[in-house]
Amino acid sequence: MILQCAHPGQFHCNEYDELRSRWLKQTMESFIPHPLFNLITVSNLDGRQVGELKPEFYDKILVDAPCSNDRSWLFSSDIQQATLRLLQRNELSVLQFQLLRSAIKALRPGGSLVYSTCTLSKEENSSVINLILNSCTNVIPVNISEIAKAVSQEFTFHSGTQQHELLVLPEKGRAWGPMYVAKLKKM
Ligand SMILES: C[S@@+](CC[C@H](N)C(=O)[O-])C[C@H]1O[C@@H](n2cnc3c(N)ncnc32)[C@H](O)[C@@H]1O
Repeated sequence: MILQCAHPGQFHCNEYDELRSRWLKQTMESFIPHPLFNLITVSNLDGRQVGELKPEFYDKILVDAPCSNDRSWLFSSDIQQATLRLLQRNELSVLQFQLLRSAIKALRPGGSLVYSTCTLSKEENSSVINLILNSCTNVIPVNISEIAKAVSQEFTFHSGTQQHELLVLPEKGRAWGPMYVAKLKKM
């Protein structure tokens, strides 16, 4: 989860897993010039608590959600791993919904939220976003279809998505996809 706040300028990255959180901090330190580093905080909270801890605090939030990560097994023949991933889908969509609810709570009115996954699963992508749009009256979809036009040479997009979402399809031999992105705004 990346949370950004304009006033006071602050960039907050959250990763629940302690080891991954440490890696994240090291990566940030190696890429970001030292004088800017004091604007950045890295935490390892359960993202579902962020809304309660920092209500209406951030201007922009990216929820790069835990998901069934299709790429790891899509091009492999590991049937066991694929079966396990499929079984996890129900549980993951509940967690994804809870992370999004928390992120919406942490957003200032007028703030924007991007949700991303690396799965093709409709249950973890559009269905989670539709559930949010149907249950949070203070959230509206943002049209991002122009982005797809601008990068149509580089990526292959699924044609069946709505204007507030994009789904990059994976291609053998290429390093990207699947990647799902949806953008919402808090009123
Ligand atoms: C798709 S990965 C994000 C990877 C990250 N953008 C990066 O480049 O390292 C999803 C991450 O969510 C973390 N996660 C799982 N459950 C979480 C929770 N309840 N709160 C916060 N993060 C969680 C996982 O440990 C995993 O690293």
